[in-house]
Amino acid sequence: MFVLVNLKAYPCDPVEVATAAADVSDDSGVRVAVAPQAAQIGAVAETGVETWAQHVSAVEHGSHTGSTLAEAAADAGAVGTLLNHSENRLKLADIDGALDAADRADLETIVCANNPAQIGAAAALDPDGVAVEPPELIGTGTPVSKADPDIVTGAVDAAARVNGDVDVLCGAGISTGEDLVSASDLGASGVLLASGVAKADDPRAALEDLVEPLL
Ligand SMILES: O=C[C@H](O)COP(=O)(O)O
Repeated sequence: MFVLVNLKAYPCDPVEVATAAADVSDDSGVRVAVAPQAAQIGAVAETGVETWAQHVSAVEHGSHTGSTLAEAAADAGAVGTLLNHSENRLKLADIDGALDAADRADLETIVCANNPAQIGAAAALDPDGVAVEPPELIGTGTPVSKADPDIVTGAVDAAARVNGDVDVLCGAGISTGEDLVSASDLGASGVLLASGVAKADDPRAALEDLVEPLL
């Protein structure tokens, strides 16, 4: 299972979380990555943790003030990027362009989507992975794998019908090892989570709890 921790714009210490994630990944053998704010990619990457951007723009080098250039994210240490997160939705053409940008910069890609139909559309654009997240469950602590398991199995089926190579993650409300196991049982190959780690009093303990059933 792939555990991708999105720090969003939460007021956590990204280096502390990243250091804990690197240690937990090393100790457990579970793939754990952290997606900090763009300005913190370099500091997070220095911890040795697998580092992802939260977004890259559908632009090349040029006059694009305020954009997140894929090459700059990669130069700072990112090895992958989320796209089309529920909190940063993109037009279809911009998802496609951002995938091209990520490809140029050699970044792995995960395109987020709300439901199985959108997952099918996202998978057709040939990212490395897709992540299904019902927006109404994001940040609630109620795991999608329990509250809406059909969304996860539907996303796995929708992706497989369109593109057999794409990994399917699920997210929203995931915070425990039990949630991780449920997601795996539903066919997901990873989880995308945020508040369960970024807002935890002890992010290291939260990460240890997450991977514990996989040990
Ligand atoms: O990117 C992460 C997702 O939006 C899930 O957020 P959450 O774990 O706080 O529900």
